[in-house]
Amino acid sequence: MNNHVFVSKLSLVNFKNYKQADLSLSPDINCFIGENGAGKTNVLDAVYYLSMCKSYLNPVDRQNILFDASFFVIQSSWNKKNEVDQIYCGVKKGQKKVFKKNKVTYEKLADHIGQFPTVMISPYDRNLILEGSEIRRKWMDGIISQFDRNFLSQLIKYGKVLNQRNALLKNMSSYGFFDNESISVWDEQLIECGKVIHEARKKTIEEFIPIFQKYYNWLSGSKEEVNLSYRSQLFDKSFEELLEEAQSQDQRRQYTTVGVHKDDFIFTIKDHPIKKFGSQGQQKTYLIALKLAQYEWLLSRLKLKPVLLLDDIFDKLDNERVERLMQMVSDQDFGQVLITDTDQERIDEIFSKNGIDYKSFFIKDNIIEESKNKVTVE
Ligand SMILES: Nc1ncnc2c1ncn2[C@@H]1O[C@H](COP(=O)(O)OP(=O)(O)OP(=O)(O)O)[C@@H](O)[C@H]1O
Repeated sequence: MNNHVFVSKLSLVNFKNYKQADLSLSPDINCFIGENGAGKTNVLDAVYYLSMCKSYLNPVDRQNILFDASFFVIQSSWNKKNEVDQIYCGVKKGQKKVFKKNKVTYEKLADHIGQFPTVMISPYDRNLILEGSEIRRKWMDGIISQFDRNFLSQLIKYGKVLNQRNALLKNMSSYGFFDNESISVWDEQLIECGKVIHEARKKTIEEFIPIFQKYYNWLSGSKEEVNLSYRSQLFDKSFEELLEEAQSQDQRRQYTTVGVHKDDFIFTIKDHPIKKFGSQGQQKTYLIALKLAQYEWLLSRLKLKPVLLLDDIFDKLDNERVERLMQMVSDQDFGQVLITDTDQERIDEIFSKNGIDYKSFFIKDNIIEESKNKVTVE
């Protein structure tokens, strides 16, 4: 239990569809049951907020305030290594987001990230497959940032330097005069941060791949071969060379065309892009395997079991895959689990089959009703 992180109390005020909600959560499995749009995902998102300082679903903080209200507050008790920490998140329209641990406000939100880890598996993950490279970079960077503070600060710095360099290129273009010396001032910093980012992504993905494949094979019964790879211009040439060669191109386009901001992660099934050649079920299995690998990875780095947030997990998976997943979740490999479903009977059936205890919450009309711990008997 010593590496088990869990939320014991959660209180929401004006968060999305909830005017007020107070919950006591089980350290093990918690099920949130309700119709479509009832607000099940929003509860999981509140827990994600407390972990990562932002919503999983809506990056604009103020849009997570209850319609017509002016602020939201999420308060919570997190148990970790036999200690309890109070985590507070407050968002008020027009003001800076406030995060506190045990009543002390964080100066930098980055200091909080990684302390109370969570992994969300959600239908929105499909954007990782369907959308452009930015979302995949953010996903990988989010994983690394949770345990590598230097990486996070280099990443933030890289973003700032890149913006400055791009602004300078634009500016010079409007004057029709390019001063390479001024640009090279930014290049030095870009190269320094870029190399750290590249090395961290490379190392992480190398270690991540076998874990990911293990989960995919487990979920699919080793039915199909999948892979994951890291694509970066920095594999071909040094960052210095890339920038030098791209000089006239950057001037023409008025932005930086080479660097780790162009990196991507390639998802394949039987050596073909899963986006085009994977079925919906295969894509979902792929995403779940990625996230379970993320879980194991964080556990090995942080020596803490993250809270697992399983949103709408059953959709598009065949019964065999659902069974395997639930078996894994129930096998105590994971710590606290929050799971959503529209179907109480399905939840009952899955857990009772395996003799698993869980706590249910029913959501209707923006009210969360807590039931007693459900003890299933075989
Ligand atoms: N800022 C907000 N203020 C009030 N309500 C909001 C806000 N943002 C989202 N909602 C409401 O939250 C609801 C969606 O909640 P959520 O996504 O948690 O539902 P769900 O129970 O997970 O549904 P599904 O089963 O369809 O996945 C919608 O009714 C939406 O209008």
